[in-house]
Order: sequence, then structure tokens, then C-alpha cells
Amino acid sequence: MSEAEELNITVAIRCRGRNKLEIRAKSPVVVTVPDVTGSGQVSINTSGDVGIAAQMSYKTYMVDKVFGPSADQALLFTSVAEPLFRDFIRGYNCTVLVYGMTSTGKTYTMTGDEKLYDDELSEAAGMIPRVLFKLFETLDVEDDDYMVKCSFVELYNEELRDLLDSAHDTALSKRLRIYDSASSVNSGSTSSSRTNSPRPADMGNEARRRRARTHSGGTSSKFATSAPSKNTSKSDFSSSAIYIQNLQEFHIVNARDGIRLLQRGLRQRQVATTKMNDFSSRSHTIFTIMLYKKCDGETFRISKMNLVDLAGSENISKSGAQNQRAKEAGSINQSLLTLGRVINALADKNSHVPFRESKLTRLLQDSLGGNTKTALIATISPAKINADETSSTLEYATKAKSIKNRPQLGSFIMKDILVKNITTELAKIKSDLISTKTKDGVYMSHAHYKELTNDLENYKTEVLENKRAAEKLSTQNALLLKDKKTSNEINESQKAQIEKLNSNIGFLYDKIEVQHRNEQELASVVHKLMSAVQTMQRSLKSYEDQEQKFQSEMERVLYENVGSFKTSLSNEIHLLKENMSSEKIEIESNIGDIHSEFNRTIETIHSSSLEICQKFIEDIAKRHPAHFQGIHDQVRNINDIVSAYSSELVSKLSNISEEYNVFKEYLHGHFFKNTFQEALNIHVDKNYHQLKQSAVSMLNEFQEMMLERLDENRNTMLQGLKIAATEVMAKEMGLLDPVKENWEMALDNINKCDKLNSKFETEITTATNGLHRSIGTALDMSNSAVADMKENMTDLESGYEKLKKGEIIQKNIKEIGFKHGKLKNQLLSSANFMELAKNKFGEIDRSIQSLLDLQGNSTEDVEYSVSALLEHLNSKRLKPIGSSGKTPLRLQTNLPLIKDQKCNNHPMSSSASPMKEIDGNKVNGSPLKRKGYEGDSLSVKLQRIE
Ligand SMILES: Nc1ncnc2c1ncn2[C@@H]1O[C@H](COP(=O)(O)OP(=O)(O)OP(=O)(O)O)[C@@H](O)[C@H]1O
Repeated sequence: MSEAEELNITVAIRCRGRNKLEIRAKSPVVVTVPDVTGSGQVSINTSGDVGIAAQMSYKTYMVDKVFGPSADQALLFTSVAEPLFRDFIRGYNCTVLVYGMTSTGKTYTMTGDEKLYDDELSEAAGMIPRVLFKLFETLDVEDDDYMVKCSFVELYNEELRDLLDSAHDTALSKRLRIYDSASSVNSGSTSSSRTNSPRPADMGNEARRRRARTHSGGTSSKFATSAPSKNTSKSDFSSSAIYIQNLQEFHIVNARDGIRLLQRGLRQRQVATTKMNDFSSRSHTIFTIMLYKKCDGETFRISKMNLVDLAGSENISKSGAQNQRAKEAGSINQSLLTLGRVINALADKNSHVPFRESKLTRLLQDSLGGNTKTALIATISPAKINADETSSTLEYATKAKSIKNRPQLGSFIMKDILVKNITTELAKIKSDLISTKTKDGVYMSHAHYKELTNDLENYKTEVLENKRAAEKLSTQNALLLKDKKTSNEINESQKAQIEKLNSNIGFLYDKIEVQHRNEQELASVVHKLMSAVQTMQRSLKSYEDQEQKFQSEMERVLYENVGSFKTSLSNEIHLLKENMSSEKIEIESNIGDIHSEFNRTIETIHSSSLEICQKFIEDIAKRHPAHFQGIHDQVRNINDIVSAYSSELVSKLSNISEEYNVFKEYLHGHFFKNTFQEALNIHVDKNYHQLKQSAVSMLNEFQEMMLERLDENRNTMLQGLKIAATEVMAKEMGLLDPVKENWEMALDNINKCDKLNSKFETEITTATNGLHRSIGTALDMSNSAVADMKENMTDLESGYEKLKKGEIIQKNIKEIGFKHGKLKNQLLSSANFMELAKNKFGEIDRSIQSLLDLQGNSTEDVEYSVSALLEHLNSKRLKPIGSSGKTPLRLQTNLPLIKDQKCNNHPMSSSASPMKEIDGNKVNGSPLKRKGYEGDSLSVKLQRIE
């Protein structure tokens, strides 16, 4: 096999039979394995179903070897450990690991029965005793120079302990520390992939010394001693990537020495009784056998065999672990979890493998994915009650199968260096022995004494330094306490501020509530306003209806009167013509009739018009002002409400704005800082307690411990602070962001609301003012119109009285009578004229008809029409003929005829038609606008009636 060849880890499964507990629990077997050994296949029924259904839920795993309940210890050794053992003898570093749930037989597999019976091993002896025996058997057969050393270390609660240290668990025991080893100290060694890190300083001198050594002739072959070579692991450990400082290695010369060391170590090992195992191992152990085997004349190859018994993963609820046991289980599970992650990372070929996350994985660094040949034995229980743990163990075992190592031959050491080391150690021990023998008490060599004195001095110095460090820590602690007090005070004030802020927020909520209610009130007022407008529209409509009624009344009167007037005129003309032809013309009576008929008609028109007009005006005078006054009052009311609401709203908004500013200021100025202080405070507290504990323990520890603890504590504190700061930053920012956003959005909304309200207020004020003004104007106009109408009514009355007197008409008629003779000759032409007049009346009739038509649909703008009517009434007052007094408008209809009669003494002889003036001025020129024509309004219609 080439040295750099990749080799998968060998994975074996060992399934024991059901133990008493499982039998008592009547837990069925769910794991299928061969009874002894067979193919590398193991199946587990994950559902717990039985019969055919069970076949469906079997999960199968493939590994290198599977051993069933009947597989004995010897088979395990020959199948798994022996191939590795052979490589170990050849100079490879090898590791055998047992892994599995508690009580599945890890210790049984690795150690088993380690006792000797007549210097022989029992059948139940596990791998370690078997390797020891096999080793010396093999070395004896090879009959070559060698040296064997053993070490036994346990990892308990993440702390390394030397199980072979006679001062184990006492104050004198030296603390073990893990270092990454440098590459081989010997020129003949091969470099490891993980051996580039610098060696610890305390290794430097000896290593340098050795490198400087030149080859010298070898002396010893076997070392017949099992005395400890204290602190020598550093000197001889060359190919492994991991170095344990202060770990003692013991020379052994035969298997029994090794067994004794094993037994000594096992006595020190942490074992406890749990519900699942009477002798449950509470720690991980590594029994290491180091072989220095002669390679050629002057060099020895160093190889190691690590036999690792891992503590069992356990379900605390099942194992019933409490207090110390629970703590142990937690630590065990934690380190096994990291081991699982390391296996996963290696199997997935991740660039980062978390070896440094636990001491266990650091120790196994070279065995997993390194230069070591490794075999993993996963022990499992066949019972259903442990099916979950068994599945998990099988998952890990399968994963581990894909891990590849690059086994390499171990490094070399020069024979003379090896001999010198041993000689020095021997000399030291001999010297101590002699001193002890010659005197009472505890004696030692001068050199050893000197060394111990040096150590003592060093320790004294360390204690002093530690004291100083402790004092410094106390000062820091006092400062931290002071800080804590200040922080607490800040915290209190912060709390008060938060409470205040909360009450402010509550107050704001109340205000918003009030504002909401105001808005609702405003909406109802607007609603009322709308209904008032609708009422007004209805009033206008009734006003329009009245106008229509008035028009139709007017139409009826005009039709009746003008029509009857026209008919009687036509009858008169006809009669006149007949009388003229029969020469019996009684013009006086005719004229008298005309006169009386004319007066009667005018009187009827007048009285009807007067009656309608009076009724209309009274109606308007009665309803209109009161109605407008009501609207006016309502609008004023609305205006007041809106103004009050608006001012209240403005004050509330300014309050909100002010609160927001306070809040913003608080957020910017205090909020984050104080929270940070609070969190910092918690972390400071935490770290303070840690520091306190550390300080107390540190005072009792040696310098290494002290320095390491200090470093660790400082790092923990720094990291804690860093994490706390980051966490707080992230948390605060995370919490603050949505709040800030919400506040900003709320402010935006408030501002928008403010703007909207201001706009609304302006608009409603403008609108109500406009309405107010319009209604005021309309009211004024109505009042003045009513006054004017009343005045016109008076004028109408006086005009009518004058007309009634009919002085001028009487006079003219008399004149006509006197002039009867003279006019006789002209009767014919008069008859013609009358014919013409008849036609003209027809035209007048049509004109009136069209005028009435035009009146029909002129209600577009009632207010305008009313104002136009009033305006018209004001501007179109006419005076009666021969009088300076005012005449009602409608009396002027017949004025042209009378005027002509008065001004021309011979109206009958005149070629100009008396109607011509009417034609030219108003009728014939047809200035009348048709229905629907622009400007068609009541005012125009009234003009035409004139
Ligand atoms: N294959 C086996 N044959 C016979 N007995 C076994 C076998 N496996 C385990 N046992 C017995 O089961 C008991 C528990 O075994 P062991 O202490 O080795 O378990 P473990 O896995 O090391 O447990 P823990 O992790 O708690 O230390 C012991 O009494 C052991 O003798």
C-alpha cells in the first residue's frame, strides 16, 4: 500500500442480545442482524409493526462488517482489531473507536473482562487486553529491539484527565492541555497533513536538541521497566498531529504491565449507575499504546494504537440522569453531537470540518480523515424501545463509512536519543530512590530537588501574578458594579420615560378618537346641508310650478280677452260695412259699443292680471324670504360648526405633531442607547459572575490554568459583549424599523389629513360664503322685488283709476260724434282701415300666441329669472298717457292706437297704419325669440307682452 493512498474507515456494527431491562419491558427485537456475523447488512424496523407490514418499514444499512449477539470477543478482535494491529506493528498509527448508545456494549467491546486468570485472559476480554497480549506475543516472535509505552486519558465534562497519574484528582495532578503537534522532530519522519502548526514553546528546546544530535551507536534493545517517563509524550510524539501536554506515558515490557496500567486507569475512570447501565461510563477514554520499533540499525519507528471507548449517547429521560449525571450526559451528548457533525462534514467533503468545536474531536482529529488507519465499531441494541437511538447510530456509522483517511507510516527517532531519554529518566528515578532509601521521609536527588524548587518558585511567582490579576479583576469588578448601578438608574428613568410615552400614546389615541367623532359629526352636518339644498331645490321647483301656473293663467286671460275682442271687432267691422252699404251708419252707437267693449276688456285684463300678479307676489313674499332666511341660518350654523371643528382639529394635529416630535427625539436620543445599556448590563452581569467564579478558581490553580482561564474569560467576555452588541443592534434595529415606519406613515397620514381638512375647510367656507352671499343677494333682491311690486301695484291702481275716468277717450269720442257728418264720406275708407285693423289684430293675436309659446319653457334658472323679472319690473315702468304718474305695464298694450287717435285728428284718413309703429318697433320686426332660442327668458316674454 502506498503511503498516501486513501482508505475508507472500516465500519462494523455489533448488536448485542436484549438485556434484562429490555426483556422486562417486553420490548420486541426490531433489528435484523446475523446471529454471529455475515454480510455487512443490518436492517431496522422503524415502525414497530409486526408480520408482513413490518417488511414494508424496514430500513437497511450497509457497513463493512456486522456482528450479531452470538459474536464473541475473540471474533471481534480478529475481524476488526487484528488487521489494524498488524499495520500498527508495521509502523502505522491506528485507531479503534467504539460508538453507540449507552448500555449497548462499548466498554464490553473495548475492555471487556480485563482481569487475568492464571496470567491468562478470559473469553470476555475486550480489545485492549487482547491487543496488549498480541503485541508482546508478536514482538517476542520478531525478536527485535523495541520499546512500548502506554498512556490512558479520559475526557470528562470537556476536561482531560490523566487516568494513570498517581496524583489523579488531587491538587498535585497536572493539567492536561491539547496542542497541535508540529511535524516530525526526526529527519526520518514523514510529515502529517495536519502537522504544520508550530509546536508549543515548551517542546522547542528538547526537539532542537534532538535535531542537533548526531547518530551514535545503540545500546539497549528492550526496556525492562514500567516506570513512568514523566512528560515525555512531547519528546517522542512526532507523527501525531495532536499533542497532550503533561500526559504521562509509562514504559511497559510485557502485556501484564499493560493490563495493570489498564486496570489502574479503569479504577480512576468516571463510572456511575444509571437506569440503563449499572456501570455506565461517564467519560470518553483513550488507551494509547506507543511502539518504538527498531527500523534499521540506528533508528526506531514510532507508531501508535489508540483504543477509544466513547461514552454512550443517552436519552436523559430514559437514563433517569439527574444533577451531576444529567450534566455529564449533556456534556457527552454535546461532544458526540460535534463528533457527528465532524463525521458529516468529512463524509460530505466540506472544506471546513469543525474539529475544534470539542476536545473529543480535536483528540480524534488524526483518526478521522487524517493519517491514521481507523476502524469504528458501532454498538446497538436490538430492542424496539431503543429503535430511535439505534437508527441514529446506524445513520452515523453509514456516514462514517465514507470518510477517507490517508494512512502514513509513523516517524523515526534516533536510537541514541531514545536511550538517552530513558537513561536520564532512570537516573532521576534511581537518585530519588537512593535518597529515599538512605533517609527518612521523602527524599530526592539534588537535581530533582532543584527542579522542584524551580517549579515552586515559578508557582509562587504565578500565585503573585494571579493575585495581582485577581486584584485587577476586583477593581474592574467594582467599576463594573458602579457601571451597573448607573445603568440601573438609567434603566429606571428609561422605564419612567417609557411609561410617560405610553400614557402620551394613550392620550393621542383618545384625541384621535375625538377627532374621529368630530369627523362623523361633520359628515352628518354635511348630510344635513345636502338635505337643505334638496329642500331648496324643491322650493325652487314649486316656485317654477307657480310661475308655470301664472303663465298659463296669463295665457288663458289673453286668449279669452284678445280673442273675444278680435271677434267683436270683426263683428263691428262687418256691421259697419253693412250699415255703410245700406247708408244707415250709426257710428256713434258703434263707437260707443267699441268704447264700452274696449273699456270692459281692458278692465277684465287688468283685474285678472292684477289678481294673478298680486297672488303670485303675495305668495313669493310670503314664502321666499322665510325660506331663504332658514337656509341662511342653516348655512351660518354649518359655518360655525365647521370653523369650530377646524380649529379643534388644528389644535389636535399640532398636539399630535408635538407628541411625534417628542417621540422622535426620544427614539433618536435615548431609546437605542438605553436598551443597549440594559442588554450590556445583563451581559456584564453574566460575565461578572463568570469572572467571579473564574477568579476564585483561578486563585487555586497554577499559572497555565490561570493564563488559559484569563484568555478564555477575556475572549468569552469580548465575544459575549460582541454578540450582545450585535444581537442588541440587530434586535433593536429590527424592532425599531417597523415602529419607525409606522410612525412615519402615521405622520404622513396625519399631515395628509391635516391638508385634506384644511382644504375641506377652505372649500366649505368658500362654498358656504358664496351660498351665503348668493342667498343674501337673492333675499335682498326678493325684498326689493316685493317692495317694487307693491309699489307697482299702487301705480297700477292709480293708473287704472285714471283710465277709469277716461277723460281723453270720452273727449275724443265726443269729438268723433261731432265730426260724424264730416266723416261720413270717409266711412268707406274707414271700413277698409278697420279691415286692416282686423288683420293687424290677427297679427297681434299671433304675436301673443308666439309670445305665450316662448313663455312655456323658460325655467332654467329660476333665480336668474326672478331677478330678471324684478329688474325688469323696476326698469320698465311706463307712464299713462297724459299723466306723469306710473302706469301698470300691461295697460300699455293698447296705447299706440289711442296715441295715434290723439295725435292725428284724422287717423282714418292717414295712409300710415296706426299699427305700423307697433310693427316697426316690436311686432312686425319680429324681435321675438322663438322657443328654445338663446336668451329666451321670462324678462323677454314680459317685454313682449308690453
Ligand atoms: N455483546 C455482549 N455480550 C454480552 N454482554 C454484553 C454485550 N454487550 C454488552 N453486554 C453487557 O451489557 C452491559 C452494558 O454494557 P457496557 O457497559 O459495555 O455498555 P456501554 O455501551 O459501555 O454503556 P455506557 O455507554 O453507559 O458506558 C454490561 O453488563 C455488558 O457486560
